[in-house]
Amino acid sequence: GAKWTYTGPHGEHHWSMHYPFCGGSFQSPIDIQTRQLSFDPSLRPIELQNYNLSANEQLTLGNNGHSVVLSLPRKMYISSLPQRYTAAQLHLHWGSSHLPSGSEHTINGHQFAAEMHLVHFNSDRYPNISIAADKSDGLAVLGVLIEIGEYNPVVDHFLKYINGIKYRDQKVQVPAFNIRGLLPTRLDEYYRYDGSLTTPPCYPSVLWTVFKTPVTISLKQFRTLATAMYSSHQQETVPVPMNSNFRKPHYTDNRLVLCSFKR
Ligand SMILES: NS(=O)(=O)c1c(F)c(F)c(S(=O)(=O)CCO)c(N[C@H]2CCc3ccccc32)c1F
Ligand SMILES: [Zn+2]
Repeated sequence: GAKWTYTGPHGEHHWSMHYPFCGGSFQSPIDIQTRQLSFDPSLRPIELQNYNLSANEQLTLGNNGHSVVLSLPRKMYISSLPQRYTAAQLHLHWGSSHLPSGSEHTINGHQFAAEMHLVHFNSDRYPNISIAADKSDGLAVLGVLIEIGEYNPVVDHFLKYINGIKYRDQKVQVPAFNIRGLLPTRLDEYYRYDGSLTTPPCYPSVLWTVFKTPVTISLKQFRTLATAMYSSHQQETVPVPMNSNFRKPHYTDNRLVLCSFKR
């Protein structure tokens, strides 16, 4: 599809020119206003199957020009939703090294340092993520807010290889690890709403789950994430640093934002 960026003439205000859904409804991310949440007692704890991968397996870590992407094996899935949502990939959104605020979802207007997304597709109904991507019940994304604090040894399982994927379309194989360790302890406390992909083509096909509790990475880890990669290919004369790869929050309009917890 047409090239898109986060700034400049191909930035988010122009996405809808080539990707009409980006100008449509049910867009993500949103600002989660905690005073307007609706507690929904039917929202069960998120249950994950086969997230504890062994180091004998290998995953592909890549730079797709928009983010760092870790491929996930199809044996991983969410089992607590009405249909099985099978894992496809995880990626991150972040700020810049001098501006450590780059999450996509914000809470009461507060933007976190970064955000991790674990993308899953409805494998009960669709054969793969590309077919599922534009279906209203096609995708489920788990969002993890990230703030600067304690060093995160689990994030380093892929972050330590980031210098092998500095440029667009570079990929490396990395030993697998327990992906559950990337998530917060409490999988029973989360926000839930119907939204979209936060990048073109912005399909309104995502059941969003954003966990209430952020995880931490150290400032050193954040700076590595925010300074290691380029959106441009290695052979391009003008290198384009990859940072601030987050979309701004969109209006919730009359969408309900649910929460699985009372206080
Ligand atoms: N923030 S987000 O979770 O909405 C989200 C992204 F932010 C993002 F960058 C990507 S991408 O594939 O890396 C690049 C453009 O789709 C995807 N990719 C997903 C969506 C559709 C699709 C199809 C095949 C493989 C991956 C994806 C994504 F779901
Ligand atoms: Zn994302």
